[in-house]
Amino acid sequence: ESTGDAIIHADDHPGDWLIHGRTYSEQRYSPLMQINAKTIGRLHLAWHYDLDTNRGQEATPLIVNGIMYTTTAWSKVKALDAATGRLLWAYDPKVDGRVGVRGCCDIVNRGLGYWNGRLYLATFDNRLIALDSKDGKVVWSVNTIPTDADLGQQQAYTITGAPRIAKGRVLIGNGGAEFGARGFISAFDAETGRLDWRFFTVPNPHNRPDHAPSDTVLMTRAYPTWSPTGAWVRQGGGGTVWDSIVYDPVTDLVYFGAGNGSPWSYGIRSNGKGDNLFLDSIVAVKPETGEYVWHFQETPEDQWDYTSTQQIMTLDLPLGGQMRHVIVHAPKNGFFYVLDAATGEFISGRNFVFVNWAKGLDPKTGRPIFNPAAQYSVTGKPFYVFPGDMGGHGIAAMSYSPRTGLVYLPTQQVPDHLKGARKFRALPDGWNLGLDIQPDDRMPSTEEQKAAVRDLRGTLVAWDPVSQTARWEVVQKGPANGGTLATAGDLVFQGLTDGTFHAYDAHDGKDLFSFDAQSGIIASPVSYRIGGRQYVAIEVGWGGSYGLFATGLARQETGSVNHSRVLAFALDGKDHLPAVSDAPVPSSPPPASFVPRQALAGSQQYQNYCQYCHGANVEWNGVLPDLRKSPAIQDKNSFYAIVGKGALSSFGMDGFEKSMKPDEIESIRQFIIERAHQTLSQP
Ligand SMILES: O=C(O)c1cc(C(=O)O)c2c(n1)C(=O)C(=O)c1cc(C(=O)O)[nH]c1-2
Ligand SMILES: [Ca+2]
Repeated sequence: ESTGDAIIHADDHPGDWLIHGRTYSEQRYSPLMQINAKTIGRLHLAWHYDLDTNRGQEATPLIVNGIMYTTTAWSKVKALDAATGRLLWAYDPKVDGRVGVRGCCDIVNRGLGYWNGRLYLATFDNRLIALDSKDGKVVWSVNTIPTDADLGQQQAYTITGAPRIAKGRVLIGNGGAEFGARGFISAFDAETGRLDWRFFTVPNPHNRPDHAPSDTVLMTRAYPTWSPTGAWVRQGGGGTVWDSIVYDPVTDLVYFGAGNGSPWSYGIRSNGKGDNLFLDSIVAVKPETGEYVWHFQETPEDQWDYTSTQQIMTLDLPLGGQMRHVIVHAPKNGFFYVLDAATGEFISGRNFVFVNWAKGLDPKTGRPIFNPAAQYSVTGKPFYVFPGDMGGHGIAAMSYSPRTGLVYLPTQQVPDHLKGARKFRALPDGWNLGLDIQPDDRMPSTEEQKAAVRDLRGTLVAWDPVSQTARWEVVQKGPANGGTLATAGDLVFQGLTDGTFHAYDAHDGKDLFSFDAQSGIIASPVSYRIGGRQYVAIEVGWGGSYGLFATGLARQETGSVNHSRVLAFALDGKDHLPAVSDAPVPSSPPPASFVPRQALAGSQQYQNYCQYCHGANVEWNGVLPDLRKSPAIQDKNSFYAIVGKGALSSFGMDGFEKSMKPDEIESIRQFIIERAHQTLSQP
């Protein structure tokens, strides 16, 4: 049986997990039921495997014939005996550490594709690699970024997503819209690695053909929705396809989610004009050719990083007295959408978290009814927006149980203070959002920041997609929790940022099982069976966008240090984790003094170049080294060797000499010393 048929008939192979969302529908429902509410008392750790990268771990493992194939941070592959956790082989694509600084949200990888004996890996440095699943030997490798296409001047492409494979084609997109990128999705022949087609999500800046199947629709329908003189022409416009791609065997269409605008500021990107297609849209194309079929734009005029890249799921739902084949989607913008899968027709939409950027959706078209005050990049006035850029729902997978008819949705509330910049100057190596970034070396305990921390929230919601209401909700300690798995044992499994792994009753959310995983979890679990025994497995490892950025007050709510592992649970499991001590490493005190004026200037450089990996306000994020305690801040030249010249580039820290002058780099050192003085003596 070919892999494509096996995926379509996944319920005939309940022991396997052959594709990212288990089936092409991406419902993440396992028909296994040995682990259930009655047996859960016997659920224990069966094995653990220590990973060699203590960074954010986001992969969904695949299980094929008793072997677990998974990826880790830095796009590394591990093949494990899925019954014991024994390593069978490993593959390291040796991603150049210098590209670490080109990702917005950690050097994560969400997993592999499997097809007829081969594995498909997309790497952080944009390669698509076919591996022999027997031994991890490379079969072919291609660069997914076209060298001859018109992609804008600010290109910072990376890949974090898992390839999906349908009809012999490997589908993959990429990230980069926070820096500057023009989005697209490519289809490669699984056998040979030859490009089949490429669909761009944003018009060509000169409205010229790209010789791609997207040409006609972009030139006739999308281009008129952009201002021809906006900054998008140089910045690529965004619309990156950095996560969800789904093939639907029922409609024979490929759906993919396009991301946010680049730069974020709609005022700067498109002079505040037009809907900016296909930003924040689901687009449907033909699998063989990439020919456009339909699109549905969830967030026109995007200026909030409201990507529509979140998991696309297909379902059959009883609606208005008939069964309809639909897409359900919970993108960052906070609305739960039900769309007709064949046509993209809007069926219903309802907010699943508190939102204030829109007053609701037009009941006929699904178009948002904007709150004019939320259009900060047009009004020139700051706005405190819900959801923030993390979204009401982010990277964490949702799941659906046909037994309960509920979608198990990890939601969050992480509001954003947004203020548009008046002038825009693109930084070659920095974030390019078009936001107003002022020097600011205040303590992180300003009232504004405290209020934002009070507003942090994370919940697991059981959402009824027919009535568009929450059936039950579990309030968790904070945002950025992991994805969910629903099982026929009527359990919902989920790992949390507080480092615990849970099984909830699918009917009422009762917490039936909790395990101390020793590190925050942001990945999504899977279930499989070997020799009559059901396992539930999860990758553990704190990181990702919230994991790196959230520090200080926000981190106290959640977060933990990173001990990266794969964990597998089964009834009567006999393994246990070694005790860990997170006692702080003794460190030398920071230099005795700093120059306040320089430190203030450095705060701005820090916001431009450093905060999204090293954390807000230089407080420790638990993943990367604590800069306040770094020996490198003792000495100007040592600091310059790292931050200017890239002495630590093999760890993912490139040098910024091209982007910053020596005195700007020194100002960052002064700022870090100031922050060390302000914060390290605190409890
Ligand atoms: O616009 C983009 O190109 C892009 C890419 C990625 C990515 O590739 O991980 C993320 C985002 N945006 C993003 O907005 C976001 O919130 C996010 C979270 C994460 C993560 O892995 O934790 N990645 C990304
Ligand atoms: Ca983004």
